[in-house]
This record gives sequence, structure tokens and C-alpha cells, in this order.
Amino acid sequence: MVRVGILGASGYGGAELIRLLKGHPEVELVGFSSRKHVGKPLEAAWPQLWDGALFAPQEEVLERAEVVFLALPNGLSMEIAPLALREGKRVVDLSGDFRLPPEVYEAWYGIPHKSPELYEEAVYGLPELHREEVRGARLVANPGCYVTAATLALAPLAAVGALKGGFLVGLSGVSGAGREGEGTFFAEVNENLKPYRAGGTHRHIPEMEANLGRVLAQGRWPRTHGPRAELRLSFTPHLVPMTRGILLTAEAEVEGHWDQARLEGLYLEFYQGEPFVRLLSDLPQTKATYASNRVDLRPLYEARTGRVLVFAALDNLVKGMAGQAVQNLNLMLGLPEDLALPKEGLWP
Ligand SMILES: NC(=O)C1=CN([C@@H]2O[C@H](COP(=O)(O)OP(=O)(O)OC[C@H]3O[C@@H](n4cnc5c(N)ncnc54)[C@H](OP(=O)(O)O)[C@@H]3O)[C@@H](O)[C@H]2O)C=CC1
Ligand SMILES: CC(=O)N[C@@H](CCC(=O)OP(=O)(O)O)C(=O)O
Repeated sequence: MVRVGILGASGYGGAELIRLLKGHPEVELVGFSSRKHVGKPLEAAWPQLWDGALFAPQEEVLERAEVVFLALPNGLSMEIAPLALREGKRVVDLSGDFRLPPEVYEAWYGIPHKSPELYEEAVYGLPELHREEVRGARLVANPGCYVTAATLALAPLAAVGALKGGFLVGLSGVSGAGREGEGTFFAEVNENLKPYRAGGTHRHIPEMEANLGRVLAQGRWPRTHGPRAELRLSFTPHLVPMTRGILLTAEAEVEGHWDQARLEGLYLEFYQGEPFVRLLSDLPQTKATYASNRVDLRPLYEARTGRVLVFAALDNLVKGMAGQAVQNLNLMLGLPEDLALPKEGLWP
């Protein structure tokens, strides 16, 4: 059994980590941190749980755990990860702190980086591209939710050098903004649809460009710190009145001649044997992925216009966050990658 602690256990990512890890046969959950609820039982934050464990201060959780999940707002992991690593712990960071080169992070997140040296050590935790690297990692940077959808949607095209750019539209449920998410009051979200951070300003853009640029330069299994090609993507996120789920539509700018059969052949070969990528013959929908660690994909050749479209659906709190983090944990521990991770969701 591996002793696992969760920092930020009173947030949405924390709750999902608790749900998944409680069912993990190789994990002993030894600590849950929260500032607000310290000393109180988990039920103080989570009415859905039935568990006698108490929230503890961060330091206590760090001390007890061998592996720590950091499910904290951006800007905190860069201070905590060095302490944890120094004590010989392994770290899966769910925030954006170690996903981008420090100078790029500072430009897009507006937060000065306090441990830039650790970026060189961090492995980018998208198992479908970086599985081997993750196995040996001490520090894993778990991807952003939209980024997971966008990267998995377009990586096959990048791997054969066909991806030249793209126009991406993402729709997300409000849990993507976190438990204290700004602008997520029911009265303002319900019966409303709105774009946000449009015009090339969303901080997931450089992460998408880096991931796909690495596949363009290095092929099917890129190294986190290997070379990358230049790529420009347009991405517009929207907030939708639902709890979970991301639906992403990517219109890819492609080189070469494509048709439906060639497109499907490429995706089938690229994702052959992947436990959490399902290629559909129909269009993806978010509800089919609810509470599962799956991403559903559909590449579509639009014959009238000669365009290539790729649709992706996932649960932002699972494959877009906590589920992917557990997938990384499994790899780090040399366990079956799909251990304790649901491939099927909830319906209706
Ligand atoms: N929601 C999503 O879909 C996704 C989120 N992420 C990223 O994962 C991380 C966690 O997100 P999420 O769970 O949604 O966020 P939440 O806002 O729901 O939770 C944040 C957690 O951090 C704690 N916290 C807040 N401020 C501080 C602080 N200053 N010091 C210590 N603890 C603090 C909160 O608890 P308390 O106030 O009790 O201390 C809470 O437990 C973020 O970096 C987010 O960007 C990544 C992918 C998807
Ligand atoms: C609906 C909503 O607000 N979604 C979040 C996505 C959060 C996420 O993936 O987290 P990171 O900040 O760790 O990248 C957003 O657009 O910022």
C-alpha cells in the first residue's frame, strides 16, 4: 500500500481524488488538507461522503504521505513541491505551475515562478503521449482540462506532420472554474451561454501549442523537454449551464489530401490499445463521459468544404483532472494504468 495525501481536499479536484482513491486497492489515504475545515470531518466540506477522517493542516498531510496530490490554486505548488521532493515524496501537481517553461508561465498566468529549476525535472502527465516518462517521474505536471481534450483531438494529425493550425471552440461545465469559481452564480449561469477569455487570451493556449508542437517535432511519443515545432492555435472557451463536462470542436488546418477513411484509419492506429480513448462512429456528447476517465473522439471529414473537424468530449473533473492524475499515479507506481479508474460513466 502506498500512503497518499491530498492538499486542497476541500476543492472539486480534491473531492474527485477522494472518490477515486477510496476505491484504489493499492492506496492508503493518509491525509486531507483544507484551511477552512482543518480539524473537522470530511463531511464538513463534502455531504456526499461518509467517512470519519478529519481535515488536517498541510504540513501534517505532507509528513504522512509518500505521494502527494496538489489540488490547489495556481501559484502554490511551486512553493510546496520543492519541500515535498526534498523530503523524498513524489508529487502529482494538478495546477498549471509546472506545465509550461517558467517564462511562458509567468507571461500567461501573471505569477512570478518561485521554483523555475523544477520545471526541467517535471514530466508532463498526459499518459497517451508521455507514458514512459511518467513511470520514472518524481514530479508530474497534470494537464489542463481543455488542453487534454484539444491535444488528444489533434495529436494524430500532428504525428504525421499534417497539422498546420486550428480553430478550437471549447464548452465547459461550471465545475471547471473550481468551487469558488468566479461568475458561476446559478442566477447568472442558468439559461445562459457565454464565451470568455476570447481573442487568444486563455492560458490553456500555450499548453496546447506546446503539446502539439512537440508531437509535430518528435512524433508519437514526445519527450516533455524535447524539441517542439511552432504552431498557432485559436481557442475560444465558453461556459455552459451544466455541472461537469467539456465538449471541444477543433477545426484543423491540415496539409495533404484527406477523406473520412484515411482520417479514421489514422486515429484508429494512433489510439490502438489506449484504455481511455474511445473512437466513436457517432458524435461525442459530454453526458456519456460523466464521472468516467474516458475521452470520446470523432474525427470527421467535411466533404463539402474539404475541412477536417475533430470532436472531443470528457469529464473535466476526471480525465480533465483527478482521473488523469490517478492514471499518472498508477504509472509512477508501476501499477496497471487503469487501476481504480472508471471507463464507464453515469447515465442518465
Ligand atoms: N476544476 C477543474 O475542472 C480543473 C482544475 N484544475 C486545477 O486544479 C487545481 C484545483 O482546482 P479545483 O479543485 O477546481 O479548485 P477549488 O477552488 O475547487 O479548490 C481549491 C482548493 O485549494 C484550497 N486553497 C485555496 N486557496 C488556498 C491557499 N491560499 N492555500 C492553501 N489552500 C488553498 C481550497 O481549500 P480551503 O479554502 O479549504 O483551504 C480547496 O481545497 C487548480 O490549480 C485548478 O486550476 C485543473 C484541471 C481541471
Ligand atoms: C469553466 C472554467 O473556468 N474552466 C477553467 C479551466 C480550469 C483548468 O483546467 O484548470 P487550470 O487552471 O489548472 O489549467 C478555465 O477556463 O480557466
